[in-house]
Amino acid sequence: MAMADTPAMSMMSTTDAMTMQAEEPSSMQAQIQMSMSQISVHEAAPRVPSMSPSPPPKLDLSLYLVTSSSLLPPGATLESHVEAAIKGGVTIVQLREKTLDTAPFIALGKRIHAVTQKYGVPLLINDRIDVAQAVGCEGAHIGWDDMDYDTARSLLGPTAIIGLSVSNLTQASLAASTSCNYLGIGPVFSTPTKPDASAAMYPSGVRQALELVSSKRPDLPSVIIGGIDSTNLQSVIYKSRPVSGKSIAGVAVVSAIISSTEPEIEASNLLSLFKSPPPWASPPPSQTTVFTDFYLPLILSKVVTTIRAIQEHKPLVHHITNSVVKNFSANVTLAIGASPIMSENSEEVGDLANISPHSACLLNMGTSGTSDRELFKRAIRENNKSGKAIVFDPVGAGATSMRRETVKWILDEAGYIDVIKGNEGEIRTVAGQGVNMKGVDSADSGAGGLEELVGVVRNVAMQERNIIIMTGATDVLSDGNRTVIIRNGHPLQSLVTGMGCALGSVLSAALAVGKDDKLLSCLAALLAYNIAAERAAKKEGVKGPGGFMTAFLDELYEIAETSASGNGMWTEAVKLEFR
Ligand SMILES: Nc1ncnc2c1ncn2[C@@H]1O[C@H](COP(=O)(O)OP(=O)(O)OP(=O)(O)O)[C@@H](O)[C@H]1O
Ligand SMILES: Cc1ncsc1CCO
Repeated sequence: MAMADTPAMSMMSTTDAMTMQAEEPSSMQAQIQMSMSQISVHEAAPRVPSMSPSPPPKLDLSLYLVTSSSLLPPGATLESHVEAAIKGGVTIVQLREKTLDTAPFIALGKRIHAVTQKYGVPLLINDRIDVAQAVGCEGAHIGWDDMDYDTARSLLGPTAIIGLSVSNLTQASLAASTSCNYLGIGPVFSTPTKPDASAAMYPSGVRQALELVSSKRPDLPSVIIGGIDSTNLQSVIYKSRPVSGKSIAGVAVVSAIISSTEPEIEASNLLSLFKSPPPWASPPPSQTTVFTDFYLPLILSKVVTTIRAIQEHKPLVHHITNSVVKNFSANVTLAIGASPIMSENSEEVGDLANISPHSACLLNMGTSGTSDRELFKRAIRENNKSGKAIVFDPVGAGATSMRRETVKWILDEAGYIDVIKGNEGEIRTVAGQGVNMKGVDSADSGAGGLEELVGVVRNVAMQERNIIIMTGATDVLSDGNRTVIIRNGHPLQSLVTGMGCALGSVLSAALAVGKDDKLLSCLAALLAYNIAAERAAKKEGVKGPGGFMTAFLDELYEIAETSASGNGMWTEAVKLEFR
């Protein structure tokens, strides 16, 4: 739809402003289709100023620009930057100028308002209600050190847009009890543009705030702010989605647009990332995604198909793994029919993520330190961008504070992880439980019983919006909705170092060829791996871990080979329970 339909926006009438309500992108899309005479402020198409007056737009928070003149690139003016950003897709602007005196602030506000009005985009003033009144713009955004909401509302009147900052759950609760128009939740990450900001909330904190707000004021839209850019936008949105209630209505950015030398392109890119599903999101569930005993034959047939697909596509598994297990992991990868590459070279992670349509990346923190964080982050971001699965093995997570902090950093800040696999001590640490692991071996042994383990695994999967696998004598696999208990495997597995690490290689290979149902791909990998172990332990001549290790490689290879020819007899050994 041509943006020429966008109306000029002036100070709105009471009725106009009463119609302003933020909407979820999907319902807004539907509305756009309903009537060509209605206004679309959702399209990424270039904007042109409107010529004729028409009704005001709905409050669209999709891409919310917060200004900060000090961050402009040399030679740029705020007016030209804001205009370019609006052409690129910015849907609302907040003028935030902390150091300007009143008169120049009002003058700048009037100049920026002239720009925003041309495109029908609301302008809000940060903190200064007096400046908002003098400029005659559409509203203000206030924090907790500023004027209180009721006073701001009485000064600006019922038609103004007023947004409130929320940095913690107490503020979320208080803000949701006002009649404000939207919330700005953050900082999501700590950011140099606001050094005095509250502590970073991370996607998990945003999700809790959204859940609280949804329960108190389901109609109240929220934007997130703080350290959001094109490399993390989709993972933050995905991971902060509440289990029940409304997702965020928009993303607020400062430096990503203001510091850019190409604000129009940057805004357009950010808006299209906001509107598109992330490359790692699973497609809508199909019938086989229902996991019950009734579907067992269908599930097992899919398991065999997945192992067969590994043979067919020979996916690349990029390992960033520990020095103890590299050789064994490479051999396990070959035995299942995939192709391993071991590389910790940061410069090539992008190429490796894009080299083949069938690839995945395994991150194992067995012998890594904090200095490897940037490598991990780059690998996660590159694979996220190309929609390739990432398997994370938080080896020894509960053993030292360095490992605990690295796990927390990876989950909070690095990006989206498709699968986290670990033993009980490691997964309990991921769940935030204070586990003291002695080293890389699991600390607990089902002390709370199987159902308690199932609860831990399911809760972490729900929180992280991914797949969690807890290994041990019994394995638990869950995506938060579907949970599978796998009783296959052999005690000799715990006597071979890296048996858990190399399971990560097979999981990665399966995910590289089976993206449509990641839980099913993980199940295929776990079953092939543990049934191979059972068969190996029974082999003549296997007296202990040494013989077992070689026999295991042979059995894994045989399972892969027979599956490639369509023979799934090996799955008769499965010992599964569904929850
Ligand atoms: N006692 C057991 N009985 C059956 N299977 C087991 C047993 N112990 C481990 N396994 C299997 O071995 C594999 C590795 O699991 P484990 O929990 O030992 O990993 P880990 O502690 O991460 O190993 P590592 O750190 O040495 O790589 C899994 O497939 C699991 O099912
Ligand atoms: C023994 C060991 N130490 C660090 S990683 C590793 C391999 C098994 O996890």
